[in-house]
Amino acid sequence: MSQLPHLAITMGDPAGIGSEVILKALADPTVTTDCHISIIGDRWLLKATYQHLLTQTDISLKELANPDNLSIIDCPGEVQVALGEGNFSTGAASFNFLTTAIDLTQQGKFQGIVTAPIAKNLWQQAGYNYPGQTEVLAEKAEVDRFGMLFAAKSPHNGWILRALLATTHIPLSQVPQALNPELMSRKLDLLLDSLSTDFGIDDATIAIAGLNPHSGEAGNLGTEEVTWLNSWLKKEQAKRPNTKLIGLIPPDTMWVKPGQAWFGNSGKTPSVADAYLALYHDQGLIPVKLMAFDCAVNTTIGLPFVRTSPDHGTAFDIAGKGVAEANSMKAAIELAVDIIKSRMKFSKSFVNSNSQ
Ligand SMILES: NC(=O)C1=CN([C@@H]2O[C@H](COP(=O)(O)OP(=O)(O)OC[C@H]3O[C@@H](n4cnc5c(N)ncnc54)[C@H](O)[C@@H]3O)[C@@H](O)[C@H]2O)C=CC1
Ligand SMILES: NCC(=O)COP(=O)(O)O
Repeated sequence: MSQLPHLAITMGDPAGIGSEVILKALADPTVTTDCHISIIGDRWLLKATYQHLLTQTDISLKELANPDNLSIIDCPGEVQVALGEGNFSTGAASFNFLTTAIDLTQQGKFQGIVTAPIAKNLWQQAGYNYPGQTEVLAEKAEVDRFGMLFAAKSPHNGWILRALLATTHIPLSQVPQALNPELMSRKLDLLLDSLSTDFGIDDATIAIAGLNPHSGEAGNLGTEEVTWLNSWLKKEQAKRPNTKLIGLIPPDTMWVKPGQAWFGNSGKTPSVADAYLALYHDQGLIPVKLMAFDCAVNTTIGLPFVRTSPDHGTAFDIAGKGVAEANSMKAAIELAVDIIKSRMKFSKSFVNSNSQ
C-alpha cells in the first residue's frame, strides 16, 4: 500500500475562486508527487467551472486539471450559482463540503484537509452560525485549545515567516476584553508545541507584540501592557528557560525585521524570531498579507489532524475571470504534506525515546 498521505481538498464557496485555484494547483504535477488528493465538492459545479474557464477566459487546457481525471467525493446539493455571486445556497454547500471532509478525516480516510475559501456572511445567511472554518474544525474535533497560524516561505530567499493570532474573528472593540494571561499562555503553549511537532523547531524564539501604539508608551497610550502583559511575559520567560521570548515589541516595529528578512536578497538575515505572536487579526494579517499574499498559508494548530488553507478569501470580484493566482493553494497543499511528515517523525522519535 502507498505510504503517501491522502488529503481532502474542500471546494469552498462554489461562487468564488475555490474551484479555479484547485484546478490550477492540481495542473502542476509537482504538487501531487508527495500525496494523494480527493476533492470534496459538487462534481457538476466543478465541471461547469472548468468548462466556463476554458471557453470564456484566456486560460489554456494545460493550465487546469481536468475534473474527469481527479478523485472527487461528490456532494451534490440544491445550489443556484453564478460565479461571483454567492448566496445562501452556495454558503450552505460550502458548509456541507467542510463538514463532510471533517467526518471522512475523523473516519481515517484522510490525514489532512486543505480548505478552499468560504464566505462567512453566506454561512450566516444559510443558518450556520460560525465565524469561520477554524471554529467548525475545532468544534467537530472537540478541542478548545486551537489557533490560527500563518506560515509563508519567502520566494526571495526561502526564509519562513510564521505568525500566530492570539484572537481571531471578533470585533476590534472586544479584543482588550478577550485578551488575558490565561489565553496568552494557552496560545504560547500551543505555538511552541506546533513549532516542535509541525515544524521541527525546539528551543524557539518568539516575538510578541504589545497591544497599544508603542506598546502603551509606559501607560500613556494604553494600560494593558503595564497592568498585566509585561508581568505575564516575565512569568512566562521564567517558566521557559529554553524558549526566548522577545517583547512586548511595539506592534508596528515588530514587523520591520521580518520584512527585511522576507524581502532581503543580500544573504544577511536580520535577527529574526521563529514565530511572531500578534494579539489580534489585523495586527498580524496586514503585515503577513503585505509580505506574502500570494504564498501564505493559514493552518489551524491544535487539531488532531492537519488543516491548511490558502490565505485569501472567495474573491467574488474576480471569480470566473481566469485571473486567480493558485500559489497560495499550492503552498497550502505542500505545507499540509510537510506537517503530516513532521508529525510522523515526531511521534516516531517520541515512541523511540520512551522505549529506551
Ligand atoms: N479561509 C477562508 O475561507 C477565508 C475566507 N474569506 C472570506 O472571503 C470573502 C472575501 O474576503 P476579502 O476580504 O474580500 O478577501 P479576498 O482574499 O477574497 O479578496 C481580497 C482581494 O484580493 C484579490 N484576490 C484574492 N485572492 C486572489 C487570488 N488567489 N489571486 C488573485 N487575486 C486574489 C481579490 O480579487 C480582492 O481584490 C469574505 O466573505 C471572507 O469572509 C477571507 C479570508 C479567508
Ligand atoms: N482571515 C483569516 C480567515 O478568515 C481564516 O478563516 P477560516 O480559515 O477560519 O475560515
